[in-house]
Amino acid sequence: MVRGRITGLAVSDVRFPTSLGHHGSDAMHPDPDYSAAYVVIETDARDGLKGYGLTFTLGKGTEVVVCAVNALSIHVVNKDLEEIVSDFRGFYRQLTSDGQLRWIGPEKGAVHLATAAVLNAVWDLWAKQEGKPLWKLLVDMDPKQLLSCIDFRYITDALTEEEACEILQNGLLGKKEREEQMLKHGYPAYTTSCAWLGYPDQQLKQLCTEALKDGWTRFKVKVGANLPDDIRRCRLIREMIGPDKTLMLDANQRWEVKEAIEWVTKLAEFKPLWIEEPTSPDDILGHAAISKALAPLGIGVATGEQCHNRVIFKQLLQAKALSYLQIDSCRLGSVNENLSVLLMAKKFQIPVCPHAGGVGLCELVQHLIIFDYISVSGSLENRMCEYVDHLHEHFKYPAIIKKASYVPPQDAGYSTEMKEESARKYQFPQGEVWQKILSKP
Ligand SMILES: C[C@H](O)[C@@H](O)CC(=O)C(=O)O
Ligand SMILES: [Mg+2]
Repeated sequence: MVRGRITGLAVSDVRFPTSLGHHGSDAMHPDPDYSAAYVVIETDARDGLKGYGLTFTLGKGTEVVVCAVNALSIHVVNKDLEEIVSDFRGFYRQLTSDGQLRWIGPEKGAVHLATAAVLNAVWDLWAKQEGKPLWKLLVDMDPKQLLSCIDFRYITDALTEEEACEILQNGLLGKKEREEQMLKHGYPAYTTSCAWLGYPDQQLKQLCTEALKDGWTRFKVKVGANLPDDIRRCRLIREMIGPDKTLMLDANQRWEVKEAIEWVTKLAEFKPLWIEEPTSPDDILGHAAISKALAPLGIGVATGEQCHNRVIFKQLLQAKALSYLQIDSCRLGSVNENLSVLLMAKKFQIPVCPHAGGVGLCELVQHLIIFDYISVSGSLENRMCEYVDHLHEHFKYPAIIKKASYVPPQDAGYSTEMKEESARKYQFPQGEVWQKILSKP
């Protein structure tokens, strides 16, 4: 039973100094400090439950997203939770279509990241009030209720509400068995944490050795800054993992279209499954050209972590520009917008392999992909969810990996809640961790 009027929304700037160890580094982001605009919403319900939400940032600029969250709060505070979730499509539309705020979007950039943070908090609170992990809340909803959370504006030329309904109806078949399977075996994952671009070869070797011992079979390597370095690093990893394990490459938007094709062709001998973000995330036709050129080499294109919204995903699908679709729990407008993308991916028969390289992203996106398997895609073929082994210790309900698979969360909510002490210590710039760093000459 959903209850309470939202009485407060607080947002803070939480930053982890990951750049000090080159964690998360890639060809375009050499020094990320994994950060979050972190939202807490409270209600007047007597249960004392709070909703926690976040969106992922890289350090600088988190303060801009914090501002945008504050600008959105007028649409949230004083609303009844029941009123929100009974017309979630309307509420999503209200947040994303404010007649003035939309000018600094629409549905993109800082204001859309802020929308994600706010709505993630709402979903967390809803799931907590229902006493279910978010994936289970979604799995237990009937198709009509799921559809009522989705804004179909701008995508009906690719997916109508009727088609989405049919997909969800078909997904009812075998749902119970798939849920049991998830609970028993978990959702398959791959690791990116061995091969960030700033890691020296020695560290890469050591992490890869440990990952192999832990049972990992799928590895992603950062590339794109320097071809001889890429060749050396890919050779090193491929030799360590052997011919049968899976290797993926990620260029984080470094190349021109032609350059991407030439560069990846030179890395083809290492048999990568995909090249991720070869060029600008906005260049749909560029991705299509790269996909076409690399298909004969057996290399697919993956993208999505910096796709602004469902409209870009729609066009990528329509243009046959990608072979692997990477949803992101904190860049799209929360669960609501991700639902529409999962349904479009199903219609276009493109496997979803979520992005999770950031703080909190593994915690959140595991819910979406477990739901996807149980209720939408019904398939694990060519599918896996990213895992990075950083900063989980700061979360109250951290993601759990067993045998290189995500174990479905059992605690109620969206796994978004940080430990109070972590959120305080890492608050920027006043938290004690930053005070220490910033006081150094
Ligand atoms: C800056 C982030 O760490 C980015 O490199 C993550 C990413 O591209 C991925 O996980 O994929
Ligand atoms: Mg990536």
